[in-house]
Amino acid sequence: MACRVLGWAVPPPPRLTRRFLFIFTLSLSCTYLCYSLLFCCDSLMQSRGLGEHRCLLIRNVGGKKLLQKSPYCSLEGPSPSAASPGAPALSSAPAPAPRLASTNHSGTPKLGTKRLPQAIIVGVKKGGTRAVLEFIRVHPDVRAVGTEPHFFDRNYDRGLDWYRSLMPRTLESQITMEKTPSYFVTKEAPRRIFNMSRDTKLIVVVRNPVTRAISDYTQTLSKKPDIPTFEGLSFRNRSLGLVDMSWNAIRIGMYVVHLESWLQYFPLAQIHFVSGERLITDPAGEMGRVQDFLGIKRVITDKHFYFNKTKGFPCLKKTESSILPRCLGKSKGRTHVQIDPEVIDQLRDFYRPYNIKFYETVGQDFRWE
Ligand SMILES: Nc1ncnc2c1ncn2[C@@H]1O[C@H](COP(=O)(O)OS(=O)(=O)O)[C@@H](OP(=O)(O)O)[C@H]1O
Repeated sequence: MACRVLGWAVPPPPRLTRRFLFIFTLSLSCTYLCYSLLFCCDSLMQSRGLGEHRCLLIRNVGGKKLLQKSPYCSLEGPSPSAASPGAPALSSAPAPAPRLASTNHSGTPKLGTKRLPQAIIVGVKKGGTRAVLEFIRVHPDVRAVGTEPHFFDRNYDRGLDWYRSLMPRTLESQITMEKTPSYFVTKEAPRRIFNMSRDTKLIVVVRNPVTRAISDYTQTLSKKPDIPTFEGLSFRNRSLGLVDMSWNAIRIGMYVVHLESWLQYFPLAQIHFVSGERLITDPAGEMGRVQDFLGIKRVITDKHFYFNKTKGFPCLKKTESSILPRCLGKSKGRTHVQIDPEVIDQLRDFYRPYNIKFYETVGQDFRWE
């Protein structure tokens, strides 16, 4: 049989066959023994090195391919913070963290720590805040909450622990961010954010206040088709040119008025203004300045964007979670309702002094005239 296996044409003498069979069986047994020993050692090494293997994974998930061991790998944090709800802490130091690389139900490691945001996009509504958030979160050093937490306006009573629990886990090198555009016009927001951390970096996306108001109105109209006309809502007395400053859509655009409240708590250098117009015409340029302001490397460049002709806006070639191109949703970049050009002129006149004062205060001309 061995002859057949080995393909010999002429069978060898029987004594030789026996000897060969003996040697063949012996070598097979040795091979099996060596293999078993090697496999066993390998398994042992793997199980010892698992922690380290995870550490390397941690670094990759953070988006940075760092090969040195992370100090996180061997750390286990104490129990969660016992701060009472509704009593915001005075600093943004990370909460006494749960395990840094604990596992979830599926056994996947949960990486990093939930931290309070170090940078917040505080406004303005319809300025282009979603675009800035979606663009900046492509950066490996930034992690952000997708939804608007509305902590400093609607949910403040829930306390900082609740707020922190909404945040994504981050590595120490990463910046946590959120965006809630209504903060900019919330009187208490500057003080509350200051109380959380006086070092919080603030980003305000501003846009021509007339266009912003129309955008705002277009959005409301899409939800409540029965509201009065834009022209009707804009004025207390149209023939006298009395603009209704109590209407939110108008009030939000009086940027300098709201900015005063922020400047009582934060120096101007801690507030970065993004031009909503340039964000559309030159997203890479605007995002370059945002990255500089955040003190992170200029990773997001023009290579990340393409102009989508159908959408009529710049879109991302890939996102934080996908390698596929993505534009913002349907509610971003909507066709605005047609407004009487005379009303637009009246509103432009109304906003002019506010705009000029705003340019002077921030030291930038946004060219809205
Ligand atoms: N890249 C890109 N794609 C789509 N839309 C873009 C983009 N960049 C800026 N914008 C402008 O963002 C406007 C919506 O602003 P916000 O995201 O701040 O709106 S919201 O306050 O969160 O509802 C939205 O306003 P409308 O055009 O009125 O819909 C857009 O003009």
